Amino acid sequence: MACSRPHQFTSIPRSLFNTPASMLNNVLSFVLFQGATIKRNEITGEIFVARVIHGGLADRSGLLHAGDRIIEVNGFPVDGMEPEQVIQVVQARSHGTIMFKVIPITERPVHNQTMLYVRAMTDYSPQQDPTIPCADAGMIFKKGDILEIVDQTDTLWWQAMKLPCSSACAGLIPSTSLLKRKQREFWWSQPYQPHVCMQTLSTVDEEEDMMAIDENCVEAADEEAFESEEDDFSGNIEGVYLAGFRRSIRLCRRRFHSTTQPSCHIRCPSSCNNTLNNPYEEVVRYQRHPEDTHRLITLLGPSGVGVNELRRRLIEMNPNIFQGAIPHTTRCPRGYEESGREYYFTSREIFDNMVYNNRFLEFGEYKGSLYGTSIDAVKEVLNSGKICIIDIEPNAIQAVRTHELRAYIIYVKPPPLERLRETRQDSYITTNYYVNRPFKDEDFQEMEESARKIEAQYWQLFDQVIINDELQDSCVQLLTAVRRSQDEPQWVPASWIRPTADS
Ligand SMILES: Nc1ncnc2c1ncn2[C@@H]1O[C@H](COP(=O)(O)OP(=O)(O)OP(=O)(O)O)[C@@H](O)[C@H]1O
Repeated sequence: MACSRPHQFTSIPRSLFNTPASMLNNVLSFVLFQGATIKRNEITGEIFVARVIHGGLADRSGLLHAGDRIIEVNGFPVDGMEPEQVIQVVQARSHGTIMFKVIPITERPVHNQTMLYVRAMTDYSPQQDPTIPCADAGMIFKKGDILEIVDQTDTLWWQAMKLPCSSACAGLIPSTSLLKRKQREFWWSQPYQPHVCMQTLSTVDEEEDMMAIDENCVEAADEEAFESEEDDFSGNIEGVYLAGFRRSIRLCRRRFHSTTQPSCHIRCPSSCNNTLNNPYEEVVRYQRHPEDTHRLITLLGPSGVGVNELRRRLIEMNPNIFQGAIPHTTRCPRGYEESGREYYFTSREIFDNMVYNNRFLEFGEYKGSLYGTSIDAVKEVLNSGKICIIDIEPNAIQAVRTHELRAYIIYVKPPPLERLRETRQDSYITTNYYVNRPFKDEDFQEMEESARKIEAQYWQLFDQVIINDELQDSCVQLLTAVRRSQDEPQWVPASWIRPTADS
């Protein structure tokens, strides 16, 4: 390759510029050479290298740089040509070398190459984005993917690699500001509909409907069973009381008010909390130090999928290692109950005060009493050296994703319908009006629908997904995931490691 700057005659092997035929139909003013895009100055007609793709052939050759002006290709002057015509000149030579005459840019942009890793909070497909300079240079990604941003020189189009790395070559992705703009434009172009946040969980009104159906089905719902409501599951294993499985706390959570929820009821997209609203979340690799408290294990899933069953089995496996958090309630203690064992029994005033001070991860009301899981109850377990396992409603995810609790989120997903029918033949569901009744097909369909909504909104925040098909397999997967969360490096929000004012 010849190289004599400032008027440089560069030759690069033919294979470097093997442009896909589809590019020739590209009407955009940017066209992809192998590993570089070019653009035309619409006033002067000059052709420039728009960007060199990180890790691509042009980048590795070290001969082309963003801003270089291309004078000739294979001896043909290219000034005034459309980028597509330049590509045709390149392609006209089917073998051998391709010669470029280039005027290098005088001041190359300085690459402040800082390592930046982000979690994609949205899906992106370059093929469906008419504004991308070159769709073939774009990179498709899905919610939850971890991306390494390798070039932020351009304020609109960054270059990134998807981890784990399968290609040496980066792809174009929209920058944060561009993607936010696209999301806003897309949102405003949609006909009015309640914001997705509002669609994720059944609202109290929907709950009332569900209850109405239940009432019709079972006129004589066993009220007595509900009066003795607390004995759904509780027990004493190796001297440790398994708290947090009482029916009332589980039922009240269906009518639950998350500490993070209220803003989601407004139509404006900016009303969603920060993480869900940002297209990318900066992340860092985090490995828990053996002397640090354990990460909080948080299970969630559609009602009836088996979250409590899995949680209970894990704690039963080794109650000296795993423990749930003891909930708070304003209900009066029964004769046999002790504060700090089944519940922390508190006055309404204290409970309200805790709500006011954001001390609850989630709370709700059931039969006139308040129930909630407090941050302090979780910390008490963690500070004792145990691994705290709780289950939450999806819209409490943000409340546990803090630098204080460093929650590892496990989503329990229902298997396909036919597997639900097979595996749940001898299982029982507890609804607002039933204690342990056999599953019906409607329950499975509702579970699937609820799973779809949860996944649509929160998938990107899940550290692990367990499909609860065969119970034994799920237990093993859960145990493995819990071990991994504590002992292996994980991607976590950068704000946990470099806390900011609002983290
Ligand atoms: N993999 C499975 N195979 C068969 N039965 C299961 C499986 N997982 C859970 N179950 C059973 O399904 C029923 C509902 O499970 P569980 O009470 O854990 O649901 P949940 O997700 O906690 O629901 P909710 O939040 O409404 O209480 C229980 O009878 C449980 O034993």
